Amino acid sequence: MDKNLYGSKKDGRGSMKIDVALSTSYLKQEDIHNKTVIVIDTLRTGSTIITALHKGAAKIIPVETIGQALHYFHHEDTYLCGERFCKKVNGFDLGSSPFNLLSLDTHNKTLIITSTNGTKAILKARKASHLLVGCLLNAQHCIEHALNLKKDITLLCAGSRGEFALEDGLTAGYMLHLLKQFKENLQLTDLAQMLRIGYEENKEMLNTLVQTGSTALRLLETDQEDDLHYCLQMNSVPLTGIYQGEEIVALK
Ligand SMILES: O=C(O)[C@H](CS(=O)(=O)O)OP(=O)(O)O
Repeated sequence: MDKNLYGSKKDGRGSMKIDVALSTSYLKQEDIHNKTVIVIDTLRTGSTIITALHKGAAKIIPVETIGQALHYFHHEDTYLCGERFCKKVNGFDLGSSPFNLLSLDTHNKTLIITSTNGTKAILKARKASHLLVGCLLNAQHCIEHALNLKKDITLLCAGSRGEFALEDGLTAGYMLHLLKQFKENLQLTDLAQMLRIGYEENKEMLNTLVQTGSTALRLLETDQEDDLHYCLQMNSVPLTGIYQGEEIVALK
């Protein structure tokens, strides 16, 4: 790919700054203000949102609490999706399983989604200039769109219960690797460099490494292995989710 496709210092647009927040606990106001934020939640909310949009869902509305989701209970053409600590919320149509979503007719439907980490991260970053939803399924598409937006970029790893999660860090590392491939003169923070190097040094073992992380182990313990394999299908979905006016829609 031509490294100058998205502009460079030489064309007078200045160099973009790229930073990472390791989990929602580390996210500061300055990471959001006037930035494009990519919320990364590979296991599983990000992958669920991207899969739903790929299957023709009209929009996804992320909410923080189960109570807020129930507010939409009787709305037509709406599915309630949600999990707490990997388990489907009682009475909801779906948990946060992208694999189970594949057999649901989501065409033109609205999904209301609440999850342990992913929806919290999205809502915490919602004041960003642009908020994109990314995961391994759409990593390349997401990065190409983020570069087109021509703002400094924060990669926000949703993590797990406020802590860093390995699969989100490796996804961020892969996105940083792509950024460096697509554009010259980027300013990566030391942390961003570290994650990029971590990915590049281990890319042959990406799937194995993800499966050693605590989220993957929880999915295995709760017999949700199908999700794990599904979410590892790198760049299989050519779209990105963008948060606009309290809902996430497809950016193709
Ligand atoms: O159910 C999931 O996929 C995870 C649960 S856990 O807290 O990481 O165990 O939540 P998510 O909000 O999708 O990261």
